[in-house]
Amino acid sequence: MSQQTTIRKLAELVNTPVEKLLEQLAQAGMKFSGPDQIVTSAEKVKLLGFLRRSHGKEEQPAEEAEAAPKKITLNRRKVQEVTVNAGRSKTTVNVEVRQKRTYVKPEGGKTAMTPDEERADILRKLEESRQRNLDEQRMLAEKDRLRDEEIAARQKAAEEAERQREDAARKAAEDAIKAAEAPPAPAVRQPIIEELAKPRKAPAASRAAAATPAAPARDDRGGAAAKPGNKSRGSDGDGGNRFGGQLHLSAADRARRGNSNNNSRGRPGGRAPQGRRGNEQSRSGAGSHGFERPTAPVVREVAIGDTITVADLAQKLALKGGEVVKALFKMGVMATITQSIDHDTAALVTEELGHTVVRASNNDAEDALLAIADTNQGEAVPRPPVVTIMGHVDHGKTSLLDYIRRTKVATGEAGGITQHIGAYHVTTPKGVISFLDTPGHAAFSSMRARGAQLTDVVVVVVAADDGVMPQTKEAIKHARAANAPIVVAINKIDKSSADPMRVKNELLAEQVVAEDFGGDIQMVEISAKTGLGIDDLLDAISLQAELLELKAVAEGRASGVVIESSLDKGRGPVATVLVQQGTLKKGDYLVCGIQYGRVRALFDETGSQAAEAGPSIPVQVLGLSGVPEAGDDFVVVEDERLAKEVAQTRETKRRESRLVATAGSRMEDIMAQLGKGEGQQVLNLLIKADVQGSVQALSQALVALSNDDIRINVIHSGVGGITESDANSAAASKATVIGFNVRADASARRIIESHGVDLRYFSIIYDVIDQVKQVASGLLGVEIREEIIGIAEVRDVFRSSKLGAIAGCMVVEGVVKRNKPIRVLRDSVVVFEGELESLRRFKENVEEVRNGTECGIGVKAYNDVKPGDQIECFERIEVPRTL
Ligand SMILES: Nc1nc2c(ncn2[C@@H]2O[C@H](COP(=O)(O)OP(=O)(O)OP(=O)(O)O)[C@@H](O)[C@H]2O)c(=O)[nH]1
Repeated sequence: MSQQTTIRKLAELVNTPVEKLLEQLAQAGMKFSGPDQIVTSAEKVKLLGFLRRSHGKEEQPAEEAEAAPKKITLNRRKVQEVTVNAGRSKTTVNVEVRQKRTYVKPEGGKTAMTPDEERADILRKLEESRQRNLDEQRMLAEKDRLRDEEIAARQKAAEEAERQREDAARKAAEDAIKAAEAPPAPAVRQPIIEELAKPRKAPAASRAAAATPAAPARDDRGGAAAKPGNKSRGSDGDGGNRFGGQLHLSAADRARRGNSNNNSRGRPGGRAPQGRRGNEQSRSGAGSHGFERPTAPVVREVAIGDTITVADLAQKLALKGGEVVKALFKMGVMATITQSIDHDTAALVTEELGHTVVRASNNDAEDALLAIADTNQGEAVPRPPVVTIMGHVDHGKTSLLDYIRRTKVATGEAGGITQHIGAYHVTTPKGVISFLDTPGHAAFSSMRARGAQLTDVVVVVVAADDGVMPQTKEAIKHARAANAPIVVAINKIDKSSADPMRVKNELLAEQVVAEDFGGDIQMVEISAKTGLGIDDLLDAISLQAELLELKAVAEGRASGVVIESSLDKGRGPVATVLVQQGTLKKGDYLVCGIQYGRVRALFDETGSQAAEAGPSIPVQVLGLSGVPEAGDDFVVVEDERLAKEVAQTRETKRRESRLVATAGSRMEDIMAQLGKGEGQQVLNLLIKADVQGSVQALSQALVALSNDDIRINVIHSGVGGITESDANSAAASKATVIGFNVRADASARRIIESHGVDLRYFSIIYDVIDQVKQVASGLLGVEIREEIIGIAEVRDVFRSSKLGAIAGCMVVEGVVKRNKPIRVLRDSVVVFEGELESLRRFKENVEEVRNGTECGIGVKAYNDVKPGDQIECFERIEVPRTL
């Protein structure tokens, strides 16, 4: 205080008006003429003494006053932003922190306050504190008043907006009805503009009234009618209050959600979302923070088909899987999230959870597909015929197809190398003909499975030197069943022993009457070896096709059938499809059986890329999600989403129907049915064996086992490995496949697995008979089953004078064990059964070799192992029969 200062500065310093300070100075006996006059330290001390006196304190001497403890009181006000985390969202509030701190600096020999002074000091402090409290309360009361005013104003505005919206909606509806009679366009627009504009104006007025700028605009779109008493909203300055209210609100909502079944959707009648983001909330179901959830339960209408997985149901209900599992559990249903539940259970749990159910057709996606197909209808134009060649073994089917392909298929830029793609088309002077180069049975059995027509004309090949044989008859039967006209190719007429007349006569017995016998069946004498008569055969086919007047829509989206499919290491899933309608193009989205995808590339039979393929044209398709099955249909759809949806629905249905289909077809199931008085059971068998003798012996012996309870029916039997067509037939007729010294090839295994066909391998006739007999007599016992534990492929054969033939092998499946019995398979047929002499890896004898590993195998007492053979290692296990 030793510095000199002006009265004005001093007034500023002590926070007193200049006039008042001048007055106080005058009262203290110091005369000053204006605020800019200098005040000395002594004068300041004098003024202090006066002021003390006037406040009831004794004046202290100037020196004492100068030496009095210095006291500094600091008031600090700090406004902070605090982020509050609650529920799923967070918000930021302003918090004001007030701090007051008093520093007292004692000096040297400080004189202690007298008790009176202390009391006075305390009283003064109390008075100050009371005053402060009063001020604060007044301020808070003022804030509350402002907030209440604002809430009331906003509430009024919201109600007004709501009324206007309803009016507008009503008016719009009325106008729409009017518009249906006479179309006045702007009548509908007007209310919408009003609706958008008015709610904003109303809060603006209330904003002026309520001093706190609490952003009324943010509430106008929430469109909520706030209830009085919900004072949780309001200015941001009172964050704590607001949160408290919102938490309470949210808890109440939760309780309400749990207890009641308020069906109001969209706009609840009661408390509505009042948050800052009311608008977003209503769309997304979750606002910016947890307090702003929709205050009324959202009732969803879910479409449920015959079955649905718990996970899918949860997704439809927008719930967590666990919640649905829990609800099911409460109902006494134990289900995991991946498990399928039936419609009734799903409907019950859905209603339990407060939602409604509608019955969905499982064919929704298919219906969408059909709708697309319907729109596909354009003008039908003539299309090439699709021909299948069938006939008895060795009568020359392959030779005929080869000859046609070799000589007639246009060679492309790929250097004339024709590819085997299961089908091809040839151009003759009389038009294009498409040949299905698949085993005839496959074409028919997959067709039967789908109930669709694939082949237009069947060419039955009969060797002129051999005549009508069993498979000739079968081919005729297939053609008749499919309602496909027959053209007979009497082959091998180049042979001296050829007797075409005999063939025609024998065919007469099958009611296949040649034209020259007064019938309507074209018969052409050919030689697949020399090419004689082949052109005549093609002409005959073209003529037959003309009679059929085959037509298809060439424009628009393609649809057709899969003829062959495989998984190519480099190219992924490859499907050969036959287009039946429309035109298949590169880039098309298609659904193909249970697979879907976008056509990445198309290849024709010459191996060259094709831009498109029209009706009756076979083409290879790349770009599918997986390998479809032969016989699957394909349809081009608009987008990938629909393709995926249909494919997935089909997969689910196929899986379910497979479970249903396999039930009742297995031996065990039949045994289960036996003795239950449910009539005679039928056990369908498909028998394949290595030699004709075994086929006949097995068929006769097994059929003879039929009794009153069970009828054993051999649906098909034959020599050779189990093929895709066998597997298809077995799947179609729910037959058990018996492989006697033969094995299923890879494509057959795929079908067997996917259709759940019961396949059993045997090598002893007695075992087969015994097993079927046990089934037939309803006996339970121990079943000896052979389990193949490993397969090794022979890559090379080394001969050593000491060890004999050593097969250099690669184990391609499972594990090959040295002490287990083995069989040597050639072209899926067992050629030897015995045991291993040696099993080596790098000259070391080992006990077992696993999948993917090379090894050397010496077969005991068998030196005829050849590259390409398979060595199958198996074990016999006893399985107790179970019902
Ligand atoms: N001389 C003569 N031999 C033929 C003719 N066509 C086929 N062959 C022979 O008959 C045998 C069987 O012919 P494939 O074409 O394999 O008969 P396939 O009907 O396809 O027989 P699978 O495939 O076993 O059902 C082969 O040795 C052919 O060379 C022909 O027109 N003349």
